[in-house]
Amino acid sequence: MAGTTDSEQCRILVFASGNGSNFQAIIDAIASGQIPNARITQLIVNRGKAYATKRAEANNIPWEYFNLISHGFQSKSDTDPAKLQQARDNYDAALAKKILESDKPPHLIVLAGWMYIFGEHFLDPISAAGIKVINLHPALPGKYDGVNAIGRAYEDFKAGKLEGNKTGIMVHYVIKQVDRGEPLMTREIEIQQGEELKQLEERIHENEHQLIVEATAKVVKEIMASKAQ
Ligand SMILES: Nc1nc2c(c(=O)[nH]1)N[C@@H](CN(C=O)c1ccc(C(=O)N[C@@H](CCC(=O)O)C(=O)O)cc1)CN2
Ligand SMILES: NCC(=O)N[C@@H]1O[C@H](COP(=O)([O-])[O-])[C@@H](O)[C@H]1O
Repeated sequence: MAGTTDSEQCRILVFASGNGSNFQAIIDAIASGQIPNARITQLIVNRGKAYATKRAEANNIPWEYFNLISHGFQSKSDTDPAKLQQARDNYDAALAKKILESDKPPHLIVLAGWMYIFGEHFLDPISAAGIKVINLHPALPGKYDGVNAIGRAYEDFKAGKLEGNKTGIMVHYVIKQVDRGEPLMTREIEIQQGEELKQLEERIHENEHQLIVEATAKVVKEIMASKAQ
């Protein structure tokens, strides 16, 4: 952002696996000043065809493809649980090392549609370095952990089992237990009678684009305040 030197800026590393519309929301919010004193230093994807990479290129943000199988940590034929876990541990450790050995490590990692569960070999060294990790999830705390959260909430709504016909979204700090880290921001979203899943998904994504920006701005402000002390 104009007026701040590189050392005065919060360095953000974004992880994505798909379309990257939330990544784009952060790009746009930094450009507009809605997230001040910050810059995205890099995008990391684990799917080579992720459209998020096109968004990075269009905004001159470096990106890297780093995949569990393509980069040799796991073989497609592996089935032994111990080998699979070792592969994930090695991938996690290599990814953490890559980040920590960069000449300008991030202050903040944002998981914006990152579809891979991190283990302690990633989370522990990143935490030890004082780097915060936040994640966007399309459900309320303690509801619909994991993938396809919107679809599962919608199915419960159709079955009359969704309390108050309400689901929601959250940004939370990332811990080993998936989607169980401390919530940073949440927003309830009521499913309307007669609403189709696609309509709900569109409404949820619109709300996510706002929440991920508000939550990132909040954490950036906290990081910058602590740096100033
Ligand atoms: N340790 C943590 N890692 C991650 C968290 C977290 O809270 N703790 N959040 C996720 C994001 N996420 C939900 O918000 C999520 C993403 C992916 C999965 C999952 O089951 N992944 C599978 C692969 C699925 C696939 O490739 O389609 C896996 O990793 O084996 C669950 C939750 C990001 N990481
Ligand atoms: N469990 C994690 C999860 O489901 N994340 C979800 O992936 C989508 C990414 O969209 P995007 O690629 O357009 O930003 C978002 O809906 C996000 O909440």
